[in-house]
Amino acid sequence: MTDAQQTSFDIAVIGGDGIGPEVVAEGRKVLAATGVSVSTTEYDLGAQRWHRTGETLPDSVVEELRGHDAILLGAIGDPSVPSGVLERGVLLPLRFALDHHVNLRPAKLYPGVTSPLSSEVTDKGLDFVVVREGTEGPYVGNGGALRVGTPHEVATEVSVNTRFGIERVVRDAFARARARPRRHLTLVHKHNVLTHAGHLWRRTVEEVGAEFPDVETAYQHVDAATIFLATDPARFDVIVTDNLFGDIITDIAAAVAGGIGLAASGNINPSREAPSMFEPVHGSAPDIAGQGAADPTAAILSAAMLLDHLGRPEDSARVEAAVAADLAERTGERSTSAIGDAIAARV
Ligand SMILES: NC(=O)c1ccc[n+]([C@@H]2O[C@H](COP(=O)([O-])OP(=O)(O)OC[C@H]3O[C@@H](n4cnc5c(N)ncnc54)[C@H](O)[C@@H]3O)[C@@H](O)[C@H]2O)c1
Ligand SMILES: CC(C)[C@H](C(=O)O)[C@@H](O)C(=O)O
Ligand SMILES: [Mg+2]
Repeated sequence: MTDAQQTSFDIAVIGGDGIGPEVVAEGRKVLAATGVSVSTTEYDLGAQRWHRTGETLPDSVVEELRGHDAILLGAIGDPSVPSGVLERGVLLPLRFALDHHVNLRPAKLYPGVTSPLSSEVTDKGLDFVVVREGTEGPYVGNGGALRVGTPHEVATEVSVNTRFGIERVVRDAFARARARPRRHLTLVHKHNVLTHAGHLWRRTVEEVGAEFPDVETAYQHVDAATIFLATDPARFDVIVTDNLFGDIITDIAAAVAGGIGLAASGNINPSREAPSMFEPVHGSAPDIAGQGAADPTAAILSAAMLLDHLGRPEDSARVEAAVAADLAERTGERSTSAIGDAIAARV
């Protein structure tokens, strides 16, 4: 969607539910502070629209979103709506329709940030990125329920794994590993039990890995990976994994890197045939919504990832540096907007 000469950008903003609009407002504030020429269009998607109109994601909105350079999203999901209606009706259709197959989730412990892990562990380093497949796995909605509500009810949720889908995300992950100093890639799966999908992932990593002889590869079953994320995260550089394992391990990754309020993500379509979408890893946090208590840092770092994706790495680095400086000096409680103001001022 963008080219090297492009100097102004058209961003779609979806605040969504709960703390989503609160944190996205701070992301916009910081984007504005960079001086990059950005025009924004807000899209009202989420619980309020559903209550008002019964709509989740009209096709016309998807078509409009396609015309933007990128999307900044807060969070989708609200306790006033049956579980899954918005997640399956708004968020996942966006990721699928725009072919966001690379769900990029960095985990980095910034100086001054407290991790629940001991300093003995974190001193060895905590700076890795999870490349989560974003369009397949058990997320595709392949399943159903029989004899619902009876003692004989059966439910299936079948994970779909295609060679095409795995190969493209694995190749992307290898390229990211090659661009990092350590050049190390870990496949996380569960091929001892999920043998059909697991062996396809493993073979694909072996085959694509032959094109990247300078990248060292490792494998970890997902259950063991959770142990190492909590005891020895320094062993990870780039992790590639499927959609569901990636969802779960990136919440653990966020927790060990200082908390879910700091974890950013990008739903990337590397072909640039459709806009990529940047959002915090966290959800709508109904327990703290409306209180100005949410940490907007994840949304602000997601805006930094957006700038990088749009070919503005220097502006992205300025935002990240402002966040790092703010994190290094954090003491006591501050409101969502006070954190946004402080970071915007540093930018
Ligand atoms: N990408 C998304 O839009 C997304 C991601 C995760 C969950 N969800 C949805 O959000 C809703 C709530 O989900 P959940 O409670 O499982 O997860 P959650 O991430 O919303 O909240 C988990 C915990 O983390 C805290 N938290 C989250 N973000 C925070 C922030 N920025 N600052 C401080 N604390 C923060 C919450 O207060 C809560 O205690 C559900 O409907 C879920 O489906 C959406
Ligand atoms: C809300 C849900 C659909 C989503 C996911 O599972 O991908 C969320 O947990 C996330 O991590 O972005
Ligand atoms: Mg999640």
